[in-house]
Amino acid sequence: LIRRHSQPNRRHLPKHHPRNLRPPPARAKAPAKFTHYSPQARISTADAAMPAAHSLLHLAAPKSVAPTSTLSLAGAAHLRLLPSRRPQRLVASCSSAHPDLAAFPNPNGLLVAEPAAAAPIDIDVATEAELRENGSRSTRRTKLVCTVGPATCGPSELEALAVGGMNVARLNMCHGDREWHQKVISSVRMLNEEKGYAVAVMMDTEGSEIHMGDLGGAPAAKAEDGEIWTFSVRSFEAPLPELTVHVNYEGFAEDVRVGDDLLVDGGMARFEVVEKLGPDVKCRCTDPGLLLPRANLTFWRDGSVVRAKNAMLPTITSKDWLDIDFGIAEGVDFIAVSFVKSAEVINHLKSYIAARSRGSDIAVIAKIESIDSLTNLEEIIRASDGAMVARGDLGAQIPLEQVPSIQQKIVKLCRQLNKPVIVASQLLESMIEYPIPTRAEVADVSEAVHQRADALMLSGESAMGRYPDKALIVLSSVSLRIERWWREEKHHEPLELEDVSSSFSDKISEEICISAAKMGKYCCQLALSLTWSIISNHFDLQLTSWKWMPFSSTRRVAIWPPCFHGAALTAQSSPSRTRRP
Ligand SMILES: Nc1ncnc2c1ncn2[C@@H]1O[C@H](COP(=O)(O)OP(=O)(O)OP(=O)(O)O)[C@@H](O)[C@H]1O
Ligand SMILES: CC(=O)C(=O)O
Repeated sequence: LIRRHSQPNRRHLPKHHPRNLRPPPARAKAPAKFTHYSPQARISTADAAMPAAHSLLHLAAPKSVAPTSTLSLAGAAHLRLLPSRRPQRLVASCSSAHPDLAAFPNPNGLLVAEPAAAAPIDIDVATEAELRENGSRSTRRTKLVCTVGPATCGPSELEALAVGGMNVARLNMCHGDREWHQKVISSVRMLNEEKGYAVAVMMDTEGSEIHMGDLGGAPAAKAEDGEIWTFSVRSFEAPLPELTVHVNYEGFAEDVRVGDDLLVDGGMARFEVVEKLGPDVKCRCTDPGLLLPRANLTFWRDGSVVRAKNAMLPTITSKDWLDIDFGIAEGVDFIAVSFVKSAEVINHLKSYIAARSRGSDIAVIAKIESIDSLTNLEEIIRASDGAMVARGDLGAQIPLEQVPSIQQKIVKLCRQLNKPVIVASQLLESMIEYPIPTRAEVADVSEAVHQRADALMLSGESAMGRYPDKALIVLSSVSLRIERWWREEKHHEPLELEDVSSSFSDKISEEICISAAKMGKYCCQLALSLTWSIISNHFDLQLTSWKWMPFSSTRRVAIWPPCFHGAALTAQSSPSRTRRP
């Protein structure tokens, strides 16, 4: 079920609002367009005109409509808007069994509003014709995660991202202090509460990454070919001595050897270790490049990343535990754990969250970005609520040419294990500087969508880039296009559904769904809808990879869809509903 946003006048939109980035559409000719952000409206099941009361409702209504006012839909049909417990949400019941509704081809009961009632929207839209043709398939399934940083931390910038389709705001605890993060979380919550968005918050732990210090406040430093730099575990007062950087890992000088290659940010600059002097390591620059504050450091020997004492560093450091306490107190929706090595750490964190916050539904996302996480991939993903292919650090630990196949493997495994997966890092890296992406970047985004990743993530593009809104538009439009292309390709193929269930009880549900899907494809969609409504009433399912599943209206689902591909479903988890095989 859908919450509809009123579309403010262009004049009142924030400066970066996508509608301000392009000329206004020609209103006279434009077909009615609709959008949705979250499954919040509810229709009375008592009404015979609503064949699937749990289903998606595309409702073009002003957001600030008064309770109990009447909304005219599709000519003469009416929806009466009822007061809801959550004031920003629309709760509607159909007041008349209008033939338009009964005759509407989509069994999910999609409604369309008169063109006049719907202001044109450029993002996340479906035309009336598309809705009639495709139903809920007109909407983007691939979710979008944006890292919030200095370029996007203000309320108006965050709103511009929400308008552009951001489903999850990511806070990287490597950067900024807790006060800064707290302000961002408050702004996101405010957007949700006051303006009706459904943006989730993901906190990303720093982990025990080896990285450089802050460069004494300088925004960057340039390393030139042949220069000798000192990498030291000593702390320095700002300004730093010339050609010197601080390294956060105490054991650094012990772990490296003369002759090792030292890579900054996976190769943005490269050094060769030439001498060790106590806590200082002297390195010659062999590939010149820009050093950014807190850039990641890896050292390589004989073609492999060195795993010495650094391999024993804890996944969750003492600082991370404090950040996690902060995240629990702030009620973040996801905690992404960096440099996960095994399933134990995920289980430990889940128990910790459960003990700290009874009934909490904070989801734990495992970031796959190290050799250890690849070694124990399946057990880690099974233990987690989702995974992130963190290609930035992953590409610094394994040869770059292996990253695409590893990404494909992780996405496939997540789909098999029925866990949502985010593909992250450098999707549109050039858009940090330029207003359009490279063709290769568009191809990369397309590939991730084609693999059916549940979500795509912007990092520097949204955190500190010059064009965060445009980058989001690119992700959104490429996702929509590739999803449609894929559907068209699939349309004529026989229906082949991969097994996604991991337990006997899920297998039974899956078989029912597969039968329903086949009926839905070859016979009639109504069967699918009805079958699904029966299933959803009897099983506690969470099938993320299945495109046709409608949203349900539990809180968990209100939060979960931000990270799920398509319409994820979690059946009501009320105590009265027991899980049955
Ligand atoms: N909260 C923040 N405050 C300041 N700068 C930030 C913040 N978040 C992100 N950035 C900037 O955006 C860049 C990209 O963000 P991102 O979260 O990808 O960081 P990262 O340092 O690459 O870490 P990770 O490997 O965990 O992704 C960072 O290098 C940093 O310059
Ligand atoms: C996102 C992240 O942490 C990475 O790509 O390394």
